[in-house]
Amino acid sequence: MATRTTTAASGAVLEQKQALRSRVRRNLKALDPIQRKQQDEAVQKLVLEAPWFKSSTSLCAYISCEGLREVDTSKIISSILHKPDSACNMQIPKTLYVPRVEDKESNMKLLHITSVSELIGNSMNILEPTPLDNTGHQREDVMQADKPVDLLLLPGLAFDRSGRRLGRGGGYYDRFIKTYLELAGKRGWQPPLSVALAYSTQILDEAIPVSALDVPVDAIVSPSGVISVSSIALERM
Ligand SMILES: Nc1nc2c(c(=O)[nH]1)N(C=O)[C@@H](CNc1ccc(C(=O)N[C@@H](CCC(=O)O)C(=O)O)cc1)CN2
Ligand SMILES: Nc1ncnc2c1ncn2[C@@H]1O[C@H](COP(=O)(O)OP(=O)(O)OP(=O)(O)O)[C@@H](O)[C@H]1O
Repeated sequence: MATRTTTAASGAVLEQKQALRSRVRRNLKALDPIQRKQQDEAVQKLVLEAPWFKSSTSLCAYISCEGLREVDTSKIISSILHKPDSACNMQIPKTLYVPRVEDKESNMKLLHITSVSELIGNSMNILEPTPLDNTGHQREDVMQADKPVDLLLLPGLAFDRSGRRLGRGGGYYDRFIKTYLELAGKRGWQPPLSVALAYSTQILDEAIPVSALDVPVDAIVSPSGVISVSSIALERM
């Protein structure tokens, strides 16, 4: 009986998520391109000027996809990959890992890159790192890194003000974050700060339907500012 109740509840959540995804996708498609560009600039400026971004040394970030109407990350990515030089870029050197979908079982790796030239388009038109670097070596997987990631910059379709996140339905990020948090726990590392980037229309007043497997974010950056949700966010932001 308990199992049947749970299954029915998950079915309802699934349906609610699909309906919400359709609505948000429609709203994103309807966004005026000029306003969208302004929002891209505003969100990236907030991130680039934030102390928690400036002080980060190891990050996972997504490579934004125009077709999916994701908040642009190109300026953030360029800033991370720009070689520090005493004259104009005083930033702390940062190690960057970006997503690569490995299989249809929703497994995603976050692989180390040092330049955007190491990315190629996949079947979904998302830029991803090649598995081998230009010297023929396997790229470092963040799960093998000997140093903790301090910041995750996440995509998503919709968010609420309690940090609930609706993704595109693959479960890629939920699985990755769960596994990474387990690894960090085993190694005695602080968990990374997870920050989602969103257009204003992606922040909903209503609660996002979630299941037990959905991992909430610590904070959301939208053009209106930073919404800090978790105790980790309140401590570190
Ligand atoms: N830039 C970026 N990279 C990413 C993700 C992401 O959300 N954004 N992912 C995060 O998981 C993984 C890829 N997962 C994806 C899942 C769905 C779709 C997609 O095209 N979905 C369509 C609908 C497809 C359908 O249901 O028919 C869409 O959302 O419009 C793309 C990527 C890894 N890399
Ligand atoms: N940690 C996990 N282990 C196993 N299955 C999972 C896990 N997290 C999510 N899933 C499954 O993946 C599927 C998609 O989940 P969901 O709809 O929450 O994805 P999403 O949050 O929209 O996607 P993403 O995390 O890629 O942004 C569901 O069937 C869900 O049960």
